[in-house]
Amino acid sequence: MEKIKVSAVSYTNTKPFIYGIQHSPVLEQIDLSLDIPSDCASKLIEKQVDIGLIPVAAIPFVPNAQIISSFCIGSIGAVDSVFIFSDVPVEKIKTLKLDPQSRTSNNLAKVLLKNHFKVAVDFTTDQSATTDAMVLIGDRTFGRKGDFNYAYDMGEEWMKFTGLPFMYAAWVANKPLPEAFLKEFDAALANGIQNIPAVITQLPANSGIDIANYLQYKLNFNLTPEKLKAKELFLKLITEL
Ligand SMILES: C=C(O[C@@H]1C=C(C(=O)O)C=C[C@H]1O)C(=O)O
Repeated sequence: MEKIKVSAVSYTNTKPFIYGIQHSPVLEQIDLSLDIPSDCASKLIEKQVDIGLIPVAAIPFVPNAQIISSFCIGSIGAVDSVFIFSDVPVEKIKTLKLDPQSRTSNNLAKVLLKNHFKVAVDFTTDQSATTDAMVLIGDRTFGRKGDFNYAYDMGEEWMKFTGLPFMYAAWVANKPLPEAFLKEFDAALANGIQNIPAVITQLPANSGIDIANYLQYKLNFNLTPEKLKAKELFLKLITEL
């Protein structure tokens, strides 16, 4: 049987899922690649893969998108790896550099700056530009908070704005897949989430962040009705930008 191609995020936040997949017979049925989130999205959109752990902001661009798992990358309040880092207080931000690896958090920054902080900001993707502030996500944020005058955790700010948790990335397929496979795949992910303490022991200590606290208490992997509600609201607010 031809293998099912899967693109998952290459950051620490996805290690529990990778652990689950690697400890499951489902591993034999898939061809797994680890990519930055923006590439997970483009691979799924361009049909280079069948399943992607993709930024929720990219879901509307995937033909026949179907969320296929009861797990996601989410947080209930502060996440500790999705930031607006700024030299000035948020109300003084005039220019902001987006993160080329992100799709969700770039849009989340735009949504929060407009609707929550109520500031008009010019955005750039030019990484050599000098700006007041920047979006940064994933492992590259570890240990960076102290490098900036202000660090706004976007999971925390979204919670203040909406009272909701947030879903950054979801497991999405671009075509119908066998029920039995999907069941086994979700069981593998569940097993990874249940074994986060074992995942932690396999990871190198990172001086910039408490990895155990990050994986166990900051990230929240359950795709709950509240997170789906947040996704719907977020996607609607993006269309109004
Ligand atoms: C919590 C995170 O969630 C992520 C943020 C994403 C985005 O902004 O597009 C996509 C996938 C996730 O890795 C993170 O990367 O720190």
